[in-house]
Amino acid sequence: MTKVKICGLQELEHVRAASTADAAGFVFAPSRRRISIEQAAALAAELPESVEKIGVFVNAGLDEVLEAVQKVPLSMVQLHGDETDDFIRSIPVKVVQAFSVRDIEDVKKLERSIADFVLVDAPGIDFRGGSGRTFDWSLLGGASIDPERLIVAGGLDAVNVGQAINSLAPYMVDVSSGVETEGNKDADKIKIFIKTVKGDSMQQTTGTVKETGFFGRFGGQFVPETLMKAVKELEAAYTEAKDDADFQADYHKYLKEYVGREQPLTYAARLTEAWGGPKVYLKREDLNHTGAHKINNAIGQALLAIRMGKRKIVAETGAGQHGVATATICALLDLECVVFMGEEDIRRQQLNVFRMKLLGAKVESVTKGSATLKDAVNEALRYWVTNVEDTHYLIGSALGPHPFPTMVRDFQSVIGRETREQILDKEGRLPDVILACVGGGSNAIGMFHPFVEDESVRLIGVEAAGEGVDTARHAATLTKGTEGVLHGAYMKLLQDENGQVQEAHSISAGLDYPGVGPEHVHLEDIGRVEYKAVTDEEALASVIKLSRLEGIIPALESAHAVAEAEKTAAAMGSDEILIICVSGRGDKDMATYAEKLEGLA
Ligand SMILES: O=C(O)c1ccccc1N[C@@H]1O[C@H](COP(=O)(O)O)[C@@H](O)[C@H]1O
Repeated sequence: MTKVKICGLQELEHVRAASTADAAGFVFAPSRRRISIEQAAALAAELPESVEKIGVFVNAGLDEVLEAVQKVPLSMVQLHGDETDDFIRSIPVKVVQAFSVRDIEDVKKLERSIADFVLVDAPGIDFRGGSGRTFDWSLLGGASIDPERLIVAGGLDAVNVGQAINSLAPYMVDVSSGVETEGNKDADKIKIFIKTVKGDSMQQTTGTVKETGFFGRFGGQFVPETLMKAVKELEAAYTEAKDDADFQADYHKYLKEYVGREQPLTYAARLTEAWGGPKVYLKREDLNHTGAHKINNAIGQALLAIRMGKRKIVAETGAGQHGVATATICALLDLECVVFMGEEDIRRQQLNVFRMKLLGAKVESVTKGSATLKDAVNEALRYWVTNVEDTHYLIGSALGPHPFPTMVRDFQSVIGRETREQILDKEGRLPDVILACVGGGSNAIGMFHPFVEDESVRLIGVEAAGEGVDTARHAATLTKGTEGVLHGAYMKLLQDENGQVQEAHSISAGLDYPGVGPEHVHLEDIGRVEYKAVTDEEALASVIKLSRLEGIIPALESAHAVAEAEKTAAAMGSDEILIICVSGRGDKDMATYAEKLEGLA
C-alpha cells in the first residue's frame, strides 16, 4: 500500500492528527513552515516510533543536517537544494533527493540520483518546495525509476491523490499545502488525506462496490473513504424517496407549478421544409424557468437534501445554467448555496454569474487547471469532502459516483416521458430518430432513457468537436476518449497514456467536460446509442438557422444537436420523424453570438 508523508508540521495538534501517517516532515529550510531543531525534537517525541521523522533541508551545511539527525532524531533526510553526491553519502540515515519536474531534462537528472529515494515535486514559487502546485505527471511516463524509490509530492490533496497513485504507483505520497486551510495545517484535512490513501484509496474502493451502480462495466463508486458514508447515505435516501408517493408528488408539483412543465413538443415546420427530409419536432427545454433542463434535476436533488436534513448545497457549474438552477431552487427552498465555477467560464457567462449572486448564492471562482467545468467539479468535491456532514453536493449532470448518474437520469427522464406521450399523441407512433447534445450527458440521458427499449428509435448523442476531433481542442469524449476513472466513476475520458486528464475545449461552456456520464459509455458500448461530434463552427451556423427559421435562439449546447440533426435528416424520408432536444435557450450565449456571428450571418 502507498505510504503517506505529512510535511511541514509545526504544531502538536497537527502532529497528533498525522500520527497514523507513515512519515512526518519537519522543514528546516527557508519557508513559512520552518521550525528549529528543538521544536522538531519536541514534536517528534509525540509521534509513534513507527512514523519516519524526515527533515527537509535546502543547501544546508552538513553540520546542521547531522545535528538535526542526532537531536530530533531524524530517521530520514530530504534534500531540496543542489546537494552533491558526496554530501548525500555523508548522511548517516536514508536520504530523499527532491527534484522539480518541469521537462524531460529534469527527469533525466533524477534518474541519475544516488539517493535512497527520489521525490518529484513542482518547481517552488517563493521557496524550493511546498508550493501547492502539481506538475505534469506524464513527464515521468518513460522514466527509468523504480517505483519503490519514488515519492510523489506537489499540490496533492484528498481529491487528486487517488489519481496520482493510479498514474504513478509510487512508494509514498507527500503532502503539505493540500492539508492546510488559509496557510495553516488543518487537522481534519490531515486525517482525511491519510484515510483517503490508506483507509480506502480509489484503487481499493473498486473491489467493494462492484455490485452497485454499474451500467455494464461503467460507473461505480470510486470515492475516498471520507465520502463513502455520504454516498451510501445518499444512495439509501434516494432508493427510499424514489418509491415514495409523497416525494414524487412534491417533485412533480414543483415541475408543474414552478418550472412550468409540461413543455411543448413543437413541430418545426420551416426547418422541416428547409431540410427537405423528415418531420422535425423540437422538445422545448428552453422554455423551463431558468432557461434550461438543469432545473428538473436541481429540484429533485434539493428536495432530497431537505429530506436528508441537509440545508447547505454545493454545486459546480460550467455554462452557469446548473448554477442558476441550483441557486434558484436554494432561494425558493431557503437553502444555503455555494457554486464553484471556473474562472474562464465566469468570463464567458457573466450574466449567469450575476443571476446566481442575485439569487443569493456564493459563487467561488476556480483558477486551477483549465479553469473550466472539470476544475469546478474538483473544487466542489473538495468542498464536499470537508463539509459532508451538513452539505449535499448537487451535481449537475449524470456524472459522479453512484447514485448520482442514476438519480440525475431519473430526474431528467421527465423530458423523454413527456416527449413519448406527446409524439404518440401527435403522430400516433414513435419517432425514427432522437438527438440530444452530450457534455456530461444529463439532457440526453433524460431524453433517451424512456426510449432505450424501443429498438426502432435511433438515438444519437452529439458531443462537442470544438475545433475538430483531430486537433487537441475538442470535448469529444466518446469519440476520442479512453476508459478511466474521473470524479468517482469509471467512464470514458480524455486522458493521456499516463492517465493525466486532458483539457477539453468547446465554444460551449456546458460541453467542455473531459468525461461523460457512465450510462452513455455503456449505451455506446452495447451499440444502443450512436455518438457523433459537431464543431464549434457547425454549432454556430445552426444557431443562425434555428433562430431565423423557427424564432428560437438555442443555447450553444443545444445547437450541436441541431447541427447533427441537419446531417441526419439529409438521409431521411418525408415519412419519417426526427426529434431534437433543445436543452436550453441562448440568452446566456448572447455575448458569444454577438462576437462570433457577425461574419457568419
Ligand atoms: O513545505 C515547504 O515549505 C518546503 C520548503 C522548501 C522545500 C520543501 C518544502 N516542502 C516540500 O514540498 C513538497 C510539496 O508540498 P505541497 O504539498 O505542494 O505544498 C513536499 O515534498 C514538501 O515536503
